[in-house]
Amino acid sequence: MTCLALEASSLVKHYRGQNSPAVNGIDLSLQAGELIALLGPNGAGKTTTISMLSTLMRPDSGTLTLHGVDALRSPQSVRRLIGMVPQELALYPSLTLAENLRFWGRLYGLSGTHLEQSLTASVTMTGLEDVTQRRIDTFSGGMKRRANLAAGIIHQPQILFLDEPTVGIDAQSRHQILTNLRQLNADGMTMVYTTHYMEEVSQLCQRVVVIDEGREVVSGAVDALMADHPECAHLEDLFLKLTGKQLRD
Ligand SMILES: Nc1ncnc2c1ncn2[C@@H]1O[C@H](COP(=O)(O)OP(=O)(O)OP(=O)(O)O)[C@@H](O)[C@H]1O
Repeated sequence: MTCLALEASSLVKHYRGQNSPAVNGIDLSLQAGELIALLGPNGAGKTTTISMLSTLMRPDSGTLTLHGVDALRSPQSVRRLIGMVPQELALYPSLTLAENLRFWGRLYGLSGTHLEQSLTASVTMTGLEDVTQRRIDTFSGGMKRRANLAAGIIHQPQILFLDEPTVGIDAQSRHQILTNLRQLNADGMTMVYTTHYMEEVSQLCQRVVVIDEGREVVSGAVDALMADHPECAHLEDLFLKLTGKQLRD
């Protein structure tokens, strides 16, 4: 029997003071090595979903299994498997890149030679090997995003969650990040990522899950979804048709 990398069922999260749940019954399954995009208009519930999938936030109800382990009952035992690249930078601006990465590496239990080798691998992968001794607050926006990715992969997680990893950066850094994600995925890393950029999705993802108002609207392979809707010339048109909304406000 093959074990799924991720299996989530009926996830619900209702923030206090809000009229309706941010996430209202999301189901999701990923085979090991799959790369999927979680899409939805602003406020659809993407960040809340990815926060629950990565065990950062506990759902009000539902189940979550990562590589066969009940992640709600034993979050500590699955955290080593998980990498997170959050929308907000997870880096200390006054520390150098190497200091930041050592901090994250140690949190994941790395030390000594293994930590230094992992640091080298993550900065090489993200093209930052020449700037490890520079403080983060001297980096461009694109370099910060790449450093954020380096921090998320320092412990070579099996499942990587990325919340808008390419938002607001220059074309070169975006290209580099997409190339990195493709390489990591080709090497076997399972990935769930959110984005507003449809052209990325067509290039990168095997499957998309579109959510709106905390529920799944549609999911499937990009090609199959487009074939089901021949009236839509682009994924962007399909998205608008399915949700009645633009990807951005
Ligand atoms: N900490 C919070 N407290 C209360 N409400 C919240 C909180 N975080 C998110 N929300 C609300 O929950 C809903 C879903 O938000 P979420 O950030 O998950 O959506 P999103 O799809 O990631 O949006 P965006 O594309 O704008 O990042 C929104 O209505 C948002 O205002």
